[in-house]
Amino acid sequence: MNIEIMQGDGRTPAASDINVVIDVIRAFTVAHLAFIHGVKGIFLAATLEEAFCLKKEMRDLLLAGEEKGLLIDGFDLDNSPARIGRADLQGKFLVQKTTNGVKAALHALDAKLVLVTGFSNARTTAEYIKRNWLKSNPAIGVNIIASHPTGDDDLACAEYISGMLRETFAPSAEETRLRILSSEAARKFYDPGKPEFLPADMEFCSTELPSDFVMAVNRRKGIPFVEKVIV
Ligand SMILES: O=C(O)[C@H](CS(=O)(=O)O)OP(=O)(O)O
Ligand SMILES: [Mg+2]
Repeated sequence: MNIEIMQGDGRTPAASDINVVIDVIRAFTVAHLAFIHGVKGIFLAATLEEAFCLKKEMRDLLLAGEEKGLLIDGFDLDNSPARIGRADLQGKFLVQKTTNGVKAALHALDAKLVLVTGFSNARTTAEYIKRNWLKSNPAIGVNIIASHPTGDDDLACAEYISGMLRETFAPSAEETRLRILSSEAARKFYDPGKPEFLPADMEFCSTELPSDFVMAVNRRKGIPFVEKVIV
């Protein structure tokens, strides 16, 4: 098995069998919770124009995401895992547009399997790869893309997944959780001068939440589309 960890959202990874794109704070933690709360699928939009166009074509879509971490004018939901859990999402479809996670995923579509995850579903994602791909092909290539260009939250999670795939189990879940909470991206959530950023979001982003699915990126209507794959 050849595992490459890379950091940043603007590069196209080298060809590989599997690309795993990580965004812990907050996009793919939001996506994981959205599926747990009944969302049927998530379109990934590169631009605001694309997101609004999709909404015009498919009226029952909810637009979710952020610019500079904040709710976008005309969007239904921001990028908060705590708030997404309070919305009525049963049977709905989302469009996500975010700064790092969505951008990195859109650069990483060229692989046999593309998965996205935060820390909350990292273990399930690693176990899925081991069981369904590594067992039958131990020489497989896996890129793990930590979408934040400089911060440690996604890198910590990428190393956590790599450790599970290699069966070194280092760093541990607890070490990874602490790195997420002390990362640069987590800081604004604890700033009393920024009440729009909820400390509760960091709880969601740093807690493992076992689920029976991984999040795979395929295409629907030609558009990158995240769907649940039951493990
Ligand atoms: O980097 C960003 O601005 C966001 C993170 S957050 O909403 O400010 O937490 O984008 P993301 O793609 O979720 O990393
Ligand atoms: Mg992020």
